[in-house]
Amino acid sequence: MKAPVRVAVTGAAGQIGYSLLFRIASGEMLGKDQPVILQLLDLPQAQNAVKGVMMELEDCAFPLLAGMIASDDPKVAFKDVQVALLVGARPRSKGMERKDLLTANAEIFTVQGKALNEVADRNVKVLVVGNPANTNAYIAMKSAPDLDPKNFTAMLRLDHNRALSQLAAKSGKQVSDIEHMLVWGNHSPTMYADYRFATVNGESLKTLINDEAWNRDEFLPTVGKRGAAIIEARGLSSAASAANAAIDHIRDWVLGTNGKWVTMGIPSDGSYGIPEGVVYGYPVVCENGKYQIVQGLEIDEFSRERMNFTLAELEEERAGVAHLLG
Ligand SMILES: NC(=O)c1ccc[n+]([C@@H]2O[C@H](COP(=O)([O-])OP(=O)(O)OC[C@H]3O[C@@H](n4cnc5c(N)ncnc54)[C@H](O)[C@@H]3O)[C@@H](O)[C@H]2O)c1
Ligand SMILES: O=C(O)C[C@H](O)C(=O)O
Repeated sequence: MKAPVRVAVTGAAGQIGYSLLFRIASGEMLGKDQPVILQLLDLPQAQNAVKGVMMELEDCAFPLLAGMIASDDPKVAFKDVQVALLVGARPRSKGMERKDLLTANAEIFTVQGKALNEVADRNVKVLVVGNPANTNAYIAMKSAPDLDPKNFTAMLRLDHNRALSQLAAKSGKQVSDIEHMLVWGNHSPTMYADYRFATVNGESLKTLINDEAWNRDEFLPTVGKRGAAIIEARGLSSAASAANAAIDHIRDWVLGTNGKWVTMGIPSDGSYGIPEGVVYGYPVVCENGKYQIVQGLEIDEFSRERMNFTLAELEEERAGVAHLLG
C-alpha cells in the first residue's frame, strides 16, 4: 500500500468542491492505488456545509480515503499538503467592478500563498481554479518565495477541453483522436485556442476543417465565452466540467501525459516572447511529475496578435494587484 498523499481543497463547500471531492477520493485524480487524505478549507460560515460533505464522503466508504480534516485556517488545511487545489474565491457580485474582484481575491490568494509557503510540503503542486485564475496563481506564487514558482499553476484545462469538443463536432472526429491542440494565455474570453498544429490520426485538423472564418467568427468566440453561456443556461457557473478539468490537470501533471500535449497555465520562462513570470496558458507535456513547454511552434501574425491581446489583459491584471505584493 502506498503512503497517502495529502490533498488540500479550498472552497470545499462550494459547487465545484461537491463535484471534485468524491472523484479525488475514488482515485480518479492520483490513481486507483493511491490513498489520499483530504484537507478541506472554507470560510467559518461554511464549516457546517463542509461537515455535511464530509459525512457524505464517509458514506461512500471509499477504500482510498485515508483521512479528512476541515478548517477555516489555511495553515491547518495546508499542513504538509502535496497537492493544493485552490478553488474557493470571491465571485463577482452586483455592483462590483472587475478591479474590486481582483483586489478581494488578491487578499485571499496572498494569505493562502503565505500559508503554503509556511506549512505545505516543499514540492507541493498548486492548481488555482478560483477566478481570475491566472492572476490569483501569480499572487499565490509571489506570496510563497520559498517554494518553486514552477509549482504554481492556473487552470486552462477547461478551455482546452471545451476547444477539443468543439473541434470534434466540427470535424466529425472523436475527441480522443485529436492531438496537439493548445490554448494560449488567460482563462478569460481573450484566451486563444490554437488548432494550427492539431492532428487527427496524423492528418492536419486545420486542413480537414479548412474554414478560417469559422475559426475566427465561431470557434474562438464559442470557446472564449463558454463560461458565460453556461451561467446563462444554468443560472450558475460551470461546476462538474470545471472539477473534471481540475482532475485532468493534476492527474496529467502527477502521472504524466505519455507525450500528449495538454494546456496548463504556468509562470512563463520567456518562451514565445511572453514576459517571464506571467502565468500564461502554454502547451506542455508532463513526465515524472514535471511539465515542459512544447517548444519550436511557429507563431504567425494572427496568432501573435491573439497571444499579445490575452497577454495585455494579464499585464493589466498584474498591474492592478502590484501594490499588494510589495
Ligand atoms: N478556471 C476555471 O476554468 C474555472 C471554471 C469554473 C469556475 N471557476 C471559478 O471557481 C471558483 C469557485 O466556483 P464555485 O462554483 O465552486 O463557487 P461557489 O460560490 O459555489 O463556492 C465557492 C466556495 O469558496 C468558499 N470561499 C470563499 N472565499 C474563501 C476563502 N477565502 N477561503 C476558502 N474558501 C473560500 C465559499 O465559502 C464557497 O464555499 C469561482 O471563482 C469560479 O469563478 C473557475
Ligand atoms: O466563466 C466563468 O465565470 C466561470 C468559469 O471561469 C468558466 O469558464 O466556466
